[in-house]
Amino acid sequence: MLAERAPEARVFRRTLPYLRPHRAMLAGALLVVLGCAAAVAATPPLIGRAADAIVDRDRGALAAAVAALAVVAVAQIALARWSELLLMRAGERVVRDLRDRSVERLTHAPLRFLEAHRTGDLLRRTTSESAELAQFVRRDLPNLVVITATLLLTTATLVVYSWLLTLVVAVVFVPPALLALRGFRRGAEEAFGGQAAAEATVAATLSETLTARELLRTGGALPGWLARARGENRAVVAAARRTARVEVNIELVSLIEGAATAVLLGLGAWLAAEGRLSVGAVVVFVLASRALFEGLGDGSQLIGELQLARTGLARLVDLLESPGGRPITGSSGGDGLPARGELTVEGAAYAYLDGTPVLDGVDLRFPPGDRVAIVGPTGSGKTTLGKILAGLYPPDQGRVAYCGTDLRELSGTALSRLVALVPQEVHILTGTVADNLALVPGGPGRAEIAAAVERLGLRTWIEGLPDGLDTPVGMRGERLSAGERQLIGLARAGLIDPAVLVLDEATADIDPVTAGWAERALGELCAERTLIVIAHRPATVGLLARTVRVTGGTVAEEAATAPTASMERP
Ligand SMILES: Nc1ncnc2c1ncn2[C@@H]1O[C@H](COP(=O)(O)OP(=O)(O)OP(=O)(O)O)[C@@H](O)[C@H]1O
Repeated sequence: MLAERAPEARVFRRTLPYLRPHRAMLAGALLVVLGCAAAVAATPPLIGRAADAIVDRDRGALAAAVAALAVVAVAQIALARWSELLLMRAGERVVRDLRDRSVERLTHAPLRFLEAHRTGDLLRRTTSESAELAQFVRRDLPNLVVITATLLLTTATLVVYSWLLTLVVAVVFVPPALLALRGFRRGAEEAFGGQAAAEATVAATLSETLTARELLRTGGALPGWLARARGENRAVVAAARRTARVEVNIELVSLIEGAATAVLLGLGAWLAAEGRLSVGAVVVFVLASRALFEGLGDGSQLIGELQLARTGLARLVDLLESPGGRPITGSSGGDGLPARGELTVEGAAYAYLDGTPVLDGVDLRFPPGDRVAIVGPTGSGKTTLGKILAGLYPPDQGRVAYCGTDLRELSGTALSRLVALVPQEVHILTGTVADNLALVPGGPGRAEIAAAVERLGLRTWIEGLPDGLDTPVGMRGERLSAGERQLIGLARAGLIDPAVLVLDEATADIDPVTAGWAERALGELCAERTLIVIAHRPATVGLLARTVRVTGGTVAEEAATAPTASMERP
């Protein structure tokens, strides 16, 4: 389970493996950044030389200094632009890579893992947090190089021009500036981390508001939900205020910088008057010391930005490294497995939460062509059993096997060809009926879809739709009734032609006409195939050959029921 605030220990080191594939490009870009920092550091000594040339009325030296300044300025602009381009490209590549990895992680993650997290939280980790890493590459990493290089080069410049003034800066001004920065850093960790977590909570709630809109409007839960959302929103504002308060500390550094400039100017003027320092050296000193304080100020800003990046990166790396993100499917293509065969469950146990098993010690056999109803009270674990049978939930103990092969060994495609699940809530994507029917392995064409519809006796239903197979289903299928969604699920199963079909019957009321179509399609589908129906309607139970009852996490066979003609094999 991923924590809202991911562990941040050694997060930058944990990020390095994701940057490694792009190290050549990053190293090149950072080298250019270093050149740019050197050009910046060379500016004060050149201005100082120009100042001395003016004082000495040396035109030649002035012209040389001005020409050198122009060259340095042009080089600085060119290098800055070049490094920007390189870093942008490197950042985009890193993000592309990470998005690919995140999508792969999420699509392979066990359902238990996905269900345990709020959609908004996972979305934020894969989008905003990936962008955070791009920012880190594009902005924070070069800033780190520039600031470190500037601090080193300007300190060297200061020592070379006047060790006495350097001592004053180092003893009188640097310690209070460092103290202010330390205060900022301490507050920043809490404030920036808290702000990122509060924003993630709001994003997760917004996303849930959209998915739960019907419940919120009809279920009377809206006032409570709005109060909760307002509370979370207030928490974001409070967190942002805390961040702003912490940032005020940076102003302290600016204050110290101003005082240092004034003192250095006075002291420098006195030393120059005494003839112990040239005017140029004083100019260099004032400019370099300003650069030093600016470097310290930028450094403190950077600490805040790195903190934000650290929080985001920790959440992203947490997702990429999570054990819950390990793929559930194997690699076997199922070659050699017969198209029809026996499905067995051996000692299967499953728990959503540690220590509270929903199913325990389940043993079942489904010979080829079996037709079984699974019944039991609400919440007894029927749907869970259906997902275990279809290989969607690998059992915590025991196994589910097709002709002796554990479903975990099969690749996703091989598994879905052998065992298909039509869930209670058939998942529909925005698009047309045909688009949704094509969402099966192999991506069937129009002719195959039409043939399957015909075979399952669904042609009349399709022809009754405004545009037949091209009828738009609305956002996530909102224009379809619960029964029609199950018809789409059944038609998808017909296109897959699986050995075992697990149908989790819709609990919502289905009108008699749609129920008739569903029953007919099911009758066609169960030919030679194993059919396991999680039956919510007594009428369905009567149509199947045997009944398995789920109670208290265990299963038991019930007395045989005589199947009616409509579900008999043709
Ligand atoms: N994603 C989940 N996370 C935690 N617990 C879950 C989850 N899904 C189901 N459960 C719990 O597992 C138990 C079995 O649920 P399941 O949906 O399998 O029952 P069911 O027999 O199919 O119920 P129904 O007849 O209402 O569809 C229930 O107590 C339910 O609360």
